[in-house]
Amino acid sequence: MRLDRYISKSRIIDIVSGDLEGALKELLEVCKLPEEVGMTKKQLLGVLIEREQTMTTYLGSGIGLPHVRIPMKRPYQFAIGRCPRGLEFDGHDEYRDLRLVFLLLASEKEKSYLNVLASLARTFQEPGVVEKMTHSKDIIALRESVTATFGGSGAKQGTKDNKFNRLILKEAVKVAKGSQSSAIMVFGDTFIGGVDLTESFDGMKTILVTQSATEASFDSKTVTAIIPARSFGHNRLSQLRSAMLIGLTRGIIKHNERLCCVGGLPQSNQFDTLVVVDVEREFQSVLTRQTDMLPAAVKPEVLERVLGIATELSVEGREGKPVGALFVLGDSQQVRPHTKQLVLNPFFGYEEEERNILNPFMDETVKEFSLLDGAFIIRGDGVLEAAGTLIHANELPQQLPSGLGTRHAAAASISMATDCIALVVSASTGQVTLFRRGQMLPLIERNASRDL
Ligand SMILES: Nc1ncnc2c1ncn2[C@@H]1O[C@H](COP(=O)(O)OP(=O)(O)OP(=O)(O)O)[C@@H](O)[C@H]1O
Repeated sequence: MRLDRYISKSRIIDIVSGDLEGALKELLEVCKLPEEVGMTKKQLLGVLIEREQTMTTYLGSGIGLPHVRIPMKRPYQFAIGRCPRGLEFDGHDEYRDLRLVFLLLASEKEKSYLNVLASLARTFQEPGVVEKMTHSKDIIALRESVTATFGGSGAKQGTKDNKFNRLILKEAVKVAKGSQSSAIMVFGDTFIGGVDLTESFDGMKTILVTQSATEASFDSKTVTAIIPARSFGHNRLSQLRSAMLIGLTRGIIKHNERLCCVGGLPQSNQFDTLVVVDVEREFQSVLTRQTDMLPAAVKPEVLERVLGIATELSVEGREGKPVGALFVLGDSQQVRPHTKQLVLNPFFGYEEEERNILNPFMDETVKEFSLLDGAFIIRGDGVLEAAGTLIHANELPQQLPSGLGTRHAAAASISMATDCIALVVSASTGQVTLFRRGQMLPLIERNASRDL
């Protein structure tokens, strides 16, 4: 989602105040509150502060994202402030790490609200983006930097244009044509700062796989589609299966396609791997019909988000220790009869929008609750129904590999009993495994992710 259309340079300021309340006041001063809002700026400030007291909008990496929905005709309005010395707020330490505050006023009718928050959070995760904005030498440079970041022209393209990389890309076209592949899939995280795909592959469908994709940052003339998937460890093409899964559920690739994949070691600046894969053969066990991959009630972006969090849990663990988790994603009406709370449900009583997994503020919460025994139950639209839940479904597939314990068995059985996807992060191996209709599909291979 392009956000630059909602960002006006006149609403990008250097904050003078040393505390959050003062900073928000300065940001509201540059905003235009249309009549239909029915509130004064002072009242809106009160709402923002009250909300901050119940739930922080500190996103990490020096970014604050206070946001509020109001009755407003235009969909969004941003005001952005830089605060190089951090801010004070009720003695909380994290606000002292703030460097940029993105105030988002959103129309209460706007349906893409969670997508906007998610898109912002994704942009901030790109290496160097926050530093570039915070270190701009003056307000003019800051304004340029912010608008370039969200408008696309600020994206760095770091492909090393050496002879070997050029040769591999050239050969990829020959291999793709010779093998009758329908698309070339390029793994962009091979390069620090992203891959330069300004030249097309002789008219072939080109799919870019990267963990730091913002929709603004790639040339739609040469790149047919972008698949956001987390890379990890030191493995070549580690994102392959996750990327194929996301591609399938988003309709970017089809089950009968053959893909020519080009990649290398993450961040090595060197392509060194060329493989041809048949989607169907790779996903044989779980893919009976393409439309069947995703349960009817599940939105592709929700699966993508759960997959992202599962991968991060597998790679990073929690507090330096490996953790496991089980996510059950699908028709919660069907799932509920097979569940029982092991502890009081920590999501009970929160607004659905607050506890939607697409909301970037949920990432940390979900990772923290992964320490609880039991499963996460997630509705197809992303709403977290429960955590700390015991799954009890009786059906069990016949051949579950030996060595897999009760968490995997629970995932297999609930995926047989209901129309859902169950994703397991194994605490013992770090493997991330998807279960669908009792069939298992390892997405991150055993031990590939663990650096803990
Ligand atoms: N039926 C279940 N429903 C929900 N969670 C479960 C269920 N069974 C086990 N778990 C969770 O899985 C955890 C690990 O159990 P166990 O070691 O038997 O599973 P596992 O499949 O070997 O997983 P891992 O590879 O993570 O060790 C338990 O502590 C519990 O939190």
